[in-house]
Amino acid sequence: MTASSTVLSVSGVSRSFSSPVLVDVGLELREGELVTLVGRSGSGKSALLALLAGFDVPDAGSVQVAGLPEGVCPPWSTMAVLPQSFGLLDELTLEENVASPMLFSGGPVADAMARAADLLGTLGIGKLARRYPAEVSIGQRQRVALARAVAGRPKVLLADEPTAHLDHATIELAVRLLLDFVAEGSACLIATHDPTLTARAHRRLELKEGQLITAR
Ligand SMILES: Nc1ncnc2c1ncn2[C@@H]1O[C@H](COP(=O)(O)OP(=O)(O)OP(=O)(O)O)[C@@H](O)[C@H]1O
Repeated sequence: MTASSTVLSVSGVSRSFSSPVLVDVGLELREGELVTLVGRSGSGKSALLALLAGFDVPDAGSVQVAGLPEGVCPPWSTMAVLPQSFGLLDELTLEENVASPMLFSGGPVADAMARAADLLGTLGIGKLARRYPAEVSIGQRQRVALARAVAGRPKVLLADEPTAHLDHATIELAVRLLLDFVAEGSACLIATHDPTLTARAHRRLELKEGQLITAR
């Protein structure tokens, strides 16, 4: 892949539940891009992320990730998903949670733990590394989930409201981490209501009445 190649390609995607939620949605995400996805509550942001992650199947259209055959659920090393509920593993410490994508893909333990410590430090929670998720605040858990999502340097990160529980100064840390992450050749699509995050994105998209448009 070249420095500006497409890592996520969506064409003609539609999805209805009791009524149409997504209608003929198209999207291309390229390496190096941080793209935000805004839209009113219930507009379909999470539904779209679920389709892109392979957690749901569109009624029509296609989703292709990093050159994988269509319909193949991408591995964590290719696509990371940061859900609103974080999905941390309660029985692992914070640093073990962050290291887990690298450990699961067979990387050296020392390297994985060093990167985990580095990422937790970058997000201001290095001193909490040995604690368990139940022993920290919701905003601290959210930072752990963000660190874990970028830890394995996936080609694509899909994040659902990743700054919802963070204060302004901590959002700045998160934005810098995300910009550094995409600068290394990944791409990030973030569903968000956060104006700070949206202002710093390379591109802004909006879901409106089922259609994906360029946001102002
Ligand atoms: N599995 C499902 N079954 C039925 N309806 C669903 C399902 N998932 C989503 N919906 C509906 O699709 C619409 C879009 O929901 P979605 O969660 O994608 O919105 P959102 O833009 O992420 O909202 P928010 O900003 O509140 O998180 C809503 O009307 C929701 O009720």
